Amino acid sequence: MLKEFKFNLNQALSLIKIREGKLKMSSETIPKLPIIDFNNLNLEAKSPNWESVKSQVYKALEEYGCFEAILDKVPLDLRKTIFSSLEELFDLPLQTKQLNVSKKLHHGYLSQYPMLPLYESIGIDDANIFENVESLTNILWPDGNQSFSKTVHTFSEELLELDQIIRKMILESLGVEKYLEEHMNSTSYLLRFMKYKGPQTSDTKVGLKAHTDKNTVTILYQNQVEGLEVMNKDGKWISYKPSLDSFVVLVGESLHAWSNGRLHSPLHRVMMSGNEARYSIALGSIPKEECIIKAPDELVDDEHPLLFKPYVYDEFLKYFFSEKGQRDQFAMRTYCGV
Ligand SMILES: O=C(O)CCC(=O)C(=O)O
Ligand SMILES: [Fe+2]
Repeated sequence: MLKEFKFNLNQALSLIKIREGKLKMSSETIPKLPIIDFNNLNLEAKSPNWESVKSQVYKALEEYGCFEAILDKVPLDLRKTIFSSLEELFDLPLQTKQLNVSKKLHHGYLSQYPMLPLYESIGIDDANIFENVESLTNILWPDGNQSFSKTVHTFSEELLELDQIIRKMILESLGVEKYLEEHMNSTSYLLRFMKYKGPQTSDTKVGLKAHTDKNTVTILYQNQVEGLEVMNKDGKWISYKPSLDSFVVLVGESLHAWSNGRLHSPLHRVMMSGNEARYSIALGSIPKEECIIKAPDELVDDEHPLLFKPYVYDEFLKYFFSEKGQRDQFAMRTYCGV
């Protein structure tokens, strides 16, 4: 009896060891995005931990072009209600959603792409300006929808503050903070809502194909349905595990060019499986149409020769969305590479 017990105990212990080993091995081998704690930081008063967060941000963006920002400053009820607003929005009839048109390429309502059957998206230019949100709301809900406008506007303001903190940290890290005002004034903001239908199968299907963002910085927030993947410099896809406290920050190619290649702009994609829909929100800082993207002279030297000729953002986008540009994996290098 005693012998049997001993045997079972030993067996159990070795099983636990194997389990632990596996867990350890898996957490060591599965690459993760860097995680940076942004709590207690604000733009106005420099917080004591500003320098430490700044250096984490710079390192992460150099190496991954991406990180997970932990931020509980955005009120929890807002972080939850934003998803009810998204569901309400995407539940509108197709014809209503199609009323959201934009003069700008890919800023309006997008859906029914044959190659991306799970994807649909709606954009609002400068959603930090309340009137912009309100005018879209009034188009979609002619009887008004105050709670939608308020939620979306407040949420955009929170994301915008995070964008500005991150860009200030980047310019300080690069030693070019004298350009901060000019740099901030050179961009506007686009808020986009995305819905990816669950493909109703356990097989993995493409929600959004691999791409780099063309804008300056993108901040993403999403519901609990996984799907976002970011490629690291070793060519491995890193899956992002969503949480209510976490926001994903990505460097776009404009910032890659402006930093003369110091910051990486990563490939990312959305892969879907199962039945549940994934809702996500993206705030992108975007170079204004006429803006010329040119790396500051301070960032060009013998060790860092100029990588891209100065270019007009909108002209590059025209090339990128052309038939040739869409087939060109290195569109920016083709368009303005030195
Ligand atoms: O839905 C997401 O999380 C990613 C969206 C994205 O990468 C994009 O819109 O550029
Ligand atoms: Fe993207």
